[in-house]
Amino acid sequence: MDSSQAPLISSNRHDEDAPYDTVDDVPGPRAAAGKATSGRPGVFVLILTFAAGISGLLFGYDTGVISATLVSIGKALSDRDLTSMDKSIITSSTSLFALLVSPFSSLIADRLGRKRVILYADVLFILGAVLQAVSSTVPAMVAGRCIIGAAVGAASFVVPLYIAEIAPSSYRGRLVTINVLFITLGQMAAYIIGWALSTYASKETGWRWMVGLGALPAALQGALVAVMPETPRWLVKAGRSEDAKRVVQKVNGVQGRFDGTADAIIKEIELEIREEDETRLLHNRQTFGPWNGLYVWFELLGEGKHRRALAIACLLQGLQQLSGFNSLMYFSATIFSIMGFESPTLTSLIVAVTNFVFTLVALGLIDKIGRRRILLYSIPLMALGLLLAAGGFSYLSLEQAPDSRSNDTISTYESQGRSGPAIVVLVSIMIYVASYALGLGNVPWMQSELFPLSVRSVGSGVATATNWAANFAVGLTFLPMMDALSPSWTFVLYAGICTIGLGLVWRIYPETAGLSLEEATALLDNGWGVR
Ligand SMILES: O[C@H]1[C@H](O)[C@@H](O)[C@H](O)[C@@H](O)[C@H]1O
Repeated sequence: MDSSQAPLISSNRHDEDAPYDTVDDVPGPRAAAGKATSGRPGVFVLILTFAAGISGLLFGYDTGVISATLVSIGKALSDRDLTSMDKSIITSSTSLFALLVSPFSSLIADRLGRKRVILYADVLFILGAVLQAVSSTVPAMVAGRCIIGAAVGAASFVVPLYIAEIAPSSYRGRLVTINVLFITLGQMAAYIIGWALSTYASKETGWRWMVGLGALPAALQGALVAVMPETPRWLVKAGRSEDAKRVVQKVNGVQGRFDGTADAIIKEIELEIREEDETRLLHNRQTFGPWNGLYVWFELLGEGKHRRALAIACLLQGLQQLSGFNSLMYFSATIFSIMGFESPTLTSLIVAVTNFVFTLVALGLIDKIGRRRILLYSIPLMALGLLLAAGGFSYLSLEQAPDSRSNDTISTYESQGRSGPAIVVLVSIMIYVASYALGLGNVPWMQSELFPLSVRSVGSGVATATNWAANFAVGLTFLPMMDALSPSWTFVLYAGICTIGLGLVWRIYPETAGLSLEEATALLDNGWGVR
């Protein structure tokens, strides 16, 4: 989205590019936003950005750290080696709980406030980290991962919402990609810490520190969020317009002085909320009676353009996960360990570093090349990387025998770390990860620009849940598929998904780069808008 065209506070009263019509003779939010956002962001906004970044960091750290943890646990849980099923459940329980919690977090955020949900998520992050660190059985570890999942699910939905409602308009759009950058930074940190602890710390305690350390950023964020205000929009809704005004003044850097802009913004939010309530009340009475919450779903699914937006957002989020990237994020150390690399955690760092570096590159390219075009270029490269990796695997060893230590059958690729095919697998994985980070790693999170404001939150919530559902499916099925189909065919399968996804993107995803939100959503008015 071209962030400079968004209003300071979400408003569905006005087209974002339409000339502003005044409310009670005071300048409205669009004019106000212009004033409020000129110049560089103030310290207050920078602190908020930093706080949001910590959430992305936690999301990344807690999803990334599992790779090194799985290869370091040894017999520490339930006095035996982990089976493939143990590893799959430990890993995917996080995404399952993120999936369960993310749609509900919007309800809680409306009721208790955005900030409270961030705080609750931090408490869960800390509890989950501690529980994992002290666990001595597989079920206890799974319980810890579930709590972390609930935290990630809540934070991945609420933090972007908090920032979007509080940040000046010209910085709002960029936060989407910056948040992904923080996620990949967290994953890289998890890999580095995972490698360092698995190499230099004691075997018994190293992995416990890995999972336990996630509590620290959460505590830091909890402390930061505690001194931050609730968003103006939520405050107005809760009948605290004076508090809301103070927050807007702080964001605008005019605290304690008279500021007509702040007054205008608060008036506009009040008006918008009144209008929303009135429309909802009217429709609910006519159509749903007591089922108030159904109205927004009716709106989302009842109109063709909303359904098309939802289909595209869910396609992109589903494809992001089903193309298999997180099987590398979660299991690359396991893969490199069964391939016989001497330091699997160090080798797997390549995945996280490549992902981070190319997300950084994507930041610079995404608006120039465009979302659709970057996907059309990068998905074929992903498929190529996957097919090359499949070829490399097929030369490693196709024999599968039961492993005496762990019931795994894929442990037979021992001691081939420096062979030609192993290097081919490594390089192909890098090609795959780099092209993922350029396109699919980022673009699906731009989901909100597809939805008109009236259904933006619920539409983004459903798309986010799709992401976690597909994430869960991949986490749960990757290792069993490696066992049942062989690594080569597993990678061929992901390449097939990429190819189907490419066809769908080509067919139904229009280019939205450089368009205002209004123009972008209008593309879907009478069809898919692909030219
Ligand atoms: O956009 C992010 C990013 O690409 C991460 O590296 C990945 O682990 C997440 O699943 C994804 O949502």
